[in-house]
Amino acid sequence: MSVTKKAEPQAAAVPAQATSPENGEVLLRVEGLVKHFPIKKGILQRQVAAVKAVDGIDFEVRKGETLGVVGESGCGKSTMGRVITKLIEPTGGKIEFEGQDITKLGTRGMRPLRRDIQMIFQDPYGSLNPRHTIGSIVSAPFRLQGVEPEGGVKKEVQRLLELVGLSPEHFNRYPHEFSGGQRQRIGIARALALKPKLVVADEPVSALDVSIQAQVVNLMDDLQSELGLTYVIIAHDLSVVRHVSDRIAVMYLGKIVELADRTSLYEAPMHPYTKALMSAVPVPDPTRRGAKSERILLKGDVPSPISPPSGCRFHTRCWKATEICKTSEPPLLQLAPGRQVACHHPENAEDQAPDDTTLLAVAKEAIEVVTLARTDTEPEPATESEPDSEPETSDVADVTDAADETDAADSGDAADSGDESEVQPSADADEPDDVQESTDK
Ligand SMILES: Nc1ncnc2c1ncn2[C@@H]1O[C@H](COP(=O)(O)OP(=O)(O)OP(=O)(O)O)[C@@H](O)[C@H]1O
Repeated sequence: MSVTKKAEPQAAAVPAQATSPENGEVLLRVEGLVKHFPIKKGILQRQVAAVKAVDGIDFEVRKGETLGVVGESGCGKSTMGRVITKLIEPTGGKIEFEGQDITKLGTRGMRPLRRDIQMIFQDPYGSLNPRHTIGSIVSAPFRLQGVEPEGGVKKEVQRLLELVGLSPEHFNRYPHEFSGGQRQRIGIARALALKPKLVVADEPVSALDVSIQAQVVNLMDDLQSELGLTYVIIAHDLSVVRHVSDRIAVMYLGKIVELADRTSLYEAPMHPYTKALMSAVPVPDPTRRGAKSERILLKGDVPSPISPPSGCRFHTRCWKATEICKTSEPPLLQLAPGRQVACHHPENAEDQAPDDTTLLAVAKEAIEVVTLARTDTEPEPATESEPDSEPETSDVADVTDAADETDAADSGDAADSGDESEVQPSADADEPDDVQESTDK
């Protein structure tokens, strides 16, 4: 991650690559990970189907790196985040942390590892208990783990508050006294209390004002360098992760369709889905004011994860789909150094099924290409309000407008209702009291 990248003009499209721990030691290894949510019916509650939220994914996270995970709403990113932090149990596959197989560890087995694996949640309003003081919230991990920091809990919590840019005086205040950005800082302080090795951040800034987003992302970036953290950052579009990730995994309907280092992904996306997602990210660039860019609008809804399309799951929305895409699932292959792609007809790479050239009927209708004038300016960083002032309103439209249009097609997710009353779990799963019900899904 790099702090200053967002201020640079991005005319050359790709921000400079962060120093990537390319061949670094693997911290987390995931193999064939599956999470299916059963759908039960009748008096006997027999399973009649399953939501295939995560359906066989493999990846590694190396020490000190930031892995960005992107994809449209409902593609399984949050589920993946919850499974790898063991807030929910996987249906299949293997999770290794520092070489230890943690797949089957229960609450007790995971307890010592809770120090090392933490999660930051999307909703800074819903994830802090309004009845608890900031001091109590941030010190919860110490209580749960029975850890007595040097100098005492209060002193350590105050140090953490300072670390995340808040005042130690805020110790006795309550969450409602803080703005969204400040609450997210409190969530970050809580996640960092036990000096974790891996932090999984699920849409950490998407509920925040666009100007505050940059501040929180920069804070996470600074903390990474300072504390040697490893991040998995989940986001629904590429505008957040483009500045901070060393590598990016693109998910579609429970699968990883492309996994590449950031520079390669931005310079030459290989999976058509990545290309479509990338075209939806406005590139703020004052030097190209008024210039035109092409945008691929995917038509149709994301299919249901209950019965995903055969073959390549993206074939029903892909403008390159041929017969093989319908019948045979493309494996995630290394098509270039550091780049894995699951596609029969990738962009910017050798065709994996060159003999199959007849487009499916659906392919001809799959996209609309629109030419847009470029958006120009990056928003001015705003100063966060003091605790007593009004929380900032959430207006992320500037950056995410374009992506949201694509997301507007996402509503066809038959299983979404399952999320509505979900309680946002805490990585300190033993103390659900600090966690509020989330309605942001
Ligand atoms: N507890 C659950 N029970 C049933 N289905 C679920 C549950 N949690 C998630 N799902 C379903 O799994 C699929 C993947 O959801 P998930 O939240 O992981 O996607 P996502 O990519 O993170 O989307 P978003 O960006 O909207 O959070 C969705 O269809 C969702 O409705």
